[in-house]
Amino acid sequence: MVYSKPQPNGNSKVLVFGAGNFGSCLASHLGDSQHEVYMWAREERIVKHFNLSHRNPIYLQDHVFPSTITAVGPELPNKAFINNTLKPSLDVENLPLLIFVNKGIEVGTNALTLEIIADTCGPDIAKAATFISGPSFAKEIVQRQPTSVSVASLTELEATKAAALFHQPHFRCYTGVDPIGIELSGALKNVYAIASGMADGLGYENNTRATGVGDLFLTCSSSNSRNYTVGYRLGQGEKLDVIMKTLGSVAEGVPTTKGVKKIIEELGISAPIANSVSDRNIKEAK
Ligand SMILES: NC(=O)C1=CN([C@@H]2O[C@H](COP(=O)(O)OP(=O)(O)OC[C@H]3O[C@@H](n4cnc5c(N)ncnc54)[C@H](O)[C@@H]3O)[C@@H](O)[C@H]2O)C=CC1
Ligand SMILES: O=C(CO)COP(=O)(O)O
Repeated sequence: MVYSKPQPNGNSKVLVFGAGNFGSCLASHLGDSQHEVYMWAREERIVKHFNLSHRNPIYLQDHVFPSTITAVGPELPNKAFINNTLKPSLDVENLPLLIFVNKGIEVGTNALTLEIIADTCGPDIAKAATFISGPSFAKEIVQRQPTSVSVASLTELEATKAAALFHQPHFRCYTGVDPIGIELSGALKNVYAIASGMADGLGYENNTRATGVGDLFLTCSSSNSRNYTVGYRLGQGEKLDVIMKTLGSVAEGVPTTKGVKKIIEELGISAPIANSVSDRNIKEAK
């Protein structure tokens, strides 16, 4: 397997709150891009161990983190640290980015993070808050496996700034202006993940697992899918015409890529994944 080389993107100073799986994963991702990263951990032994070995003793234990990351804590960063080390911009037009990656709904109030921010910090801060949501497993991001995430804020400007900070060839950021939608989807999918695990645990198969999230999940995640199988075999280096001859069945996605290409061009929309599948298939058919 070929893993993408990170492209240096440096110069930003980033403070990551949390050194669990995802906090340390994002610190690693940003450190990979040569940003100056500080990762706050609430446990002293993580801070000490990390700064000595560049490993997290509890999470992502096999991973060696970039040397551009310094662990801080367990006390919360104070004003002096923020003013002297992070030196945030005081220019109102260029405030520091505030990015949230947690998924969930506050127990008792049912509030989403954006609503909690608006209540506690006011509407201007809420307007600047940006939300990043997967599909993105921490342990695959640190291996630089191709990943795409949604990056949403109330304004395209904030979402684009956050996307530029995180973007890498192997980490594609899709921006949007529906943070509530992104937050709700991220929170609710976890409930369906539990249902899906239960279905598997009970011994049911793909149809049952995909109930509730539908065909996209079913065909994108199972080797029982003929379209997935075509893609998998292409990824393994087989030729498209050989695959089509030996598949023993139709894979509608192959001809559909041509139609999709036309729709993308007619509507003038950005659909880079569908576009590249289409370009690859057309190239092979020549
Ligand atoms: N693990 C993953 O692949 C992904 C996780 N997420 C989201 O990121 C969030 C964090 O997930 P993980 O890092 O995976 O969880 P985790 O369980 O690995 O880490 C959570 C961290 O938060 C700390 N923590 C817990 N309670 C705290 C408190 N009251 N105050 C301060 N720190 C506290 C823990 O000590 C730990 O370091 C979740 O909302 C999750 O849904 C999102 C995308 C991917
Ligand atoms: O949200 C995630 C990936 O996008 C991680 O899911 P889990 O919290 O179920 O591991």
